[in-house]
Amino acid sequence: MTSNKTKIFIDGQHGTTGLQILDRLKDRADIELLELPLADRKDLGKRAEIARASDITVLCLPDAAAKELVAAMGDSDTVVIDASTAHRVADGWTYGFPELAKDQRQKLLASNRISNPGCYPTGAIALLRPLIDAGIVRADSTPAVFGVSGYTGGGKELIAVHEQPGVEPFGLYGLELTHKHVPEMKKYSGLTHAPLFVPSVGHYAQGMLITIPITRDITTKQVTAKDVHQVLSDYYAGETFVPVRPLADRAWLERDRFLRADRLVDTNTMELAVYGNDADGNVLAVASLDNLGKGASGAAVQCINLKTGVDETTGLAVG
Ligand SMILES: NC(=O)C1=CN([C@@H]2O[C@H](COP(=O)(O)OP(=O)(O)OC[C@H]3O[C@@H](n4cnc5c(N)ncnc54)[C@H](OP(=O)(O)O)[C@@H]3O)[C@@H](O)[C@H]2O)C=CC1
Ligand SMILES: CC(=O)N[C@@H](CCC(=O)OP(=O)(O)O)C(=O)O
Repeated sequence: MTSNKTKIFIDGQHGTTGLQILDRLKDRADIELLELPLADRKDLGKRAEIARASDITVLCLPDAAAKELVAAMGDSDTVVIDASTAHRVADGWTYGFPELAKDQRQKLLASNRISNPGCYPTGAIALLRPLIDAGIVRADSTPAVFGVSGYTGGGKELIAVHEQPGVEPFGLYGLELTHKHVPEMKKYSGLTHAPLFVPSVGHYAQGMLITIPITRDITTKQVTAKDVHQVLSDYYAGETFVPVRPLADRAWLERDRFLRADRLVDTNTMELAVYGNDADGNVLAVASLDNLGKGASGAAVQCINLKTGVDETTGLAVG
């Protein structure tokens, strides 16, 4: 008897992102997980064979390993969801961010090559795209994007570093201003010029914040925090995973002052918020998410749900 379960292969299932996807899928009655013996996990021929036999293959691999697997799969009609950076701005791939635009879900439904956003771009694009589409931020401006991530964002290698004593409590990196996330931030925000992006890592495991100043040097006209908040609220109205906090919200601040970077850990939710000082004409837009949730594994499961026709938010059968 053939099963009508969706066959899913997670290539890299023992890594940080892969394990979390596995965890989210392992008890699902509608899914059959295909696995390779541990010893074969880097055997390209066997990986390609099981990937071709699957309905959906999720790549949780370094870029080079993702590219080699995709090449080895040829024109297989298996749906590939790539969590790596390898195909995010590549032709023939659809960006796995259902909330990106009104027609994005249709595009994803029609595509069998899906490239999921990087964790920092998920926040940056979510903030910039609506403001550029609304004509508030100039498409030819250079927004400054600052991000802080927990160390799981750097996968097994960075986790091992942070498990040693003496590691820096907080560090800026990407100071060459050529971080691998810049091309996708530019493309999907609708910018004609690369944004200035500075990431950082804190000595905590999971969760991230992305902040973008919406200052007069990047806007088309004088705007208030209320204007920015309205655009974001309208854009994401009805989107379960992208709630917009009330304008200048203080309710989510720790001790009425501190926005924790780890508040959405283990969820697929990304919260957006807007603060401002109207007297000076300065506005700050903020995104809060889990780098391993909406920034990686949660986003992959959301795309799996979309492709398999179950409820995107619960993974349960619709109707
Ligand atoms: N961590 C995060 O927050 C995010 C990660 N991503 C992306 O997801 C991908 C996976 O990242 P992450 O899970 O953090 O990384 P990890 O280093 O934790 O895991 C990578 C996995 O890939 C396996 N692997 C490495 N080379 C090969 C190969 N040639 N063939 C098969 N398997 C291989 C590793 O196996 P082994 O350990 O045995 O070598 C490991 O299980 C990366 O592209 C990353 O950039 C995307 C968004 C966020
Ligand atoms: C904290 C940390 O090191 N983060 C990673 C990005 C994590 C991520 O989103 O990776 P991909 O774009 O490869 O999918 C980095 O900056 O390289």
